[in-house]
Amino acid sequence: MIQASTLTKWYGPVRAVDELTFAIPKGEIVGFLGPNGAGKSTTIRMLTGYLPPTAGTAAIAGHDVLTDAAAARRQIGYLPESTPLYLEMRVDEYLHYRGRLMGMPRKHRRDRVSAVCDRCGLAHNRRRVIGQLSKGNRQRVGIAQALLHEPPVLILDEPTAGLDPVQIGEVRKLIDELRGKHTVLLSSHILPEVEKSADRVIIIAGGRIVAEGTPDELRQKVRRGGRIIVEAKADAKQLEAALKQVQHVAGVQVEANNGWCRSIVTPSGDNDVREAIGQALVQRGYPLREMRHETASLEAFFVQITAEQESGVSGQSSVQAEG
Ligand SMILES: Nc1ncnc2c1ncn2[C@@H]1O[C@H](COP(=O)(O)OP(=O)(O)OP(=O)(O)O)[C@@H](O)[C@H]1O
Repeated sequence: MIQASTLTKWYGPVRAVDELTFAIPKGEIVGFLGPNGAGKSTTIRMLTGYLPPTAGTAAIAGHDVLTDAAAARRQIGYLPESTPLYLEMRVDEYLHYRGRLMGMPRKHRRDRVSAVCDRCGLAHNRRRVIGQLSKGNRQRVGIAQALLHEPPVLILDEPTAGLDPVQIGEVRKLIDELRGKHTVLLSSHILPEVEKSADRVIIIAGGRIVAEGTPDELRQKVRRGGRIIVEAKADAKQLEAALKQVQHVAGVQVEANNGWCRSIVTPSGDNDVREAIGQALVQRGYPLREMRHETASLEAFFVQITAEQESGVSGQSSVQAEG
């Protein structure tokens, strides 16, 4: 339903989006995540036809966003990062105005304005002036205008930015209700906000995809990494040497405390080194008090991979979750 192929955007010397390729099938809700400046808004503006790509192509429901722009746009409901609402207008006036701009006939427009007000929890506020609404309700108006022409694709740029936790929960609930009826691309720089709603997450940093998968796949990826905490009774130096000899151990830190040593072991890649550590300790006769696998949260994983990408440590494919 949404297809991007080697989509690239340069702003003068700045490469904001770098050969982005992804496909979002019909009915899927996809979280588009990345830190500030990652290239999310630029990508979204190219997908919605507001910004021409420097290279690459994008298509919505098979319509190229450049060569078949009008047809592509008809398929999309778009909530920009800052919705250009007319603050002096009443909610229903504004929605009628948007419907007129889209060429909707009056009767159909009336039905659709009522339907989106109901859908977005605005029925009791539809005669209120937009400028007097809370930020959360203004965001509902933005989503209502995006839904007005019943587009199969919804593109929401940071829909929860600037909202309080209660309002974030309400917007999330609204997005959940769109499940199955629309294909949704939802951008955010905060992982927990999209983790619950999204069927799949695409994480970008520096204009490139650095990880992609369902939230569960990404969580599994995190579980396979992590560190092993080992507490054993041994001489610190000897223990460190023994642990370093274990296959697939990339790093060891040992701290001695009252005859016991607490070690933090970092495995290389996805390797599970616990069994080999156990054997190494038994062979040397070191009493073991504790061994546990400490995993990072998905949030920490997100922070780590986006930071790595920005400092040029990680390659693009190294953190792709298996599909
Ligand atoms: N009009 C512009 N001219 C020059 N550089 C730009 C322009 N718009 C964005 N950029 C740069 O392109 C990069 C990507 O910006 P973009 O706004 O797409 O990121 P983002 O992920 O949406 O970030 P944010 O969450 O802060 O909006 C950044 O380095 C930004 O400074």
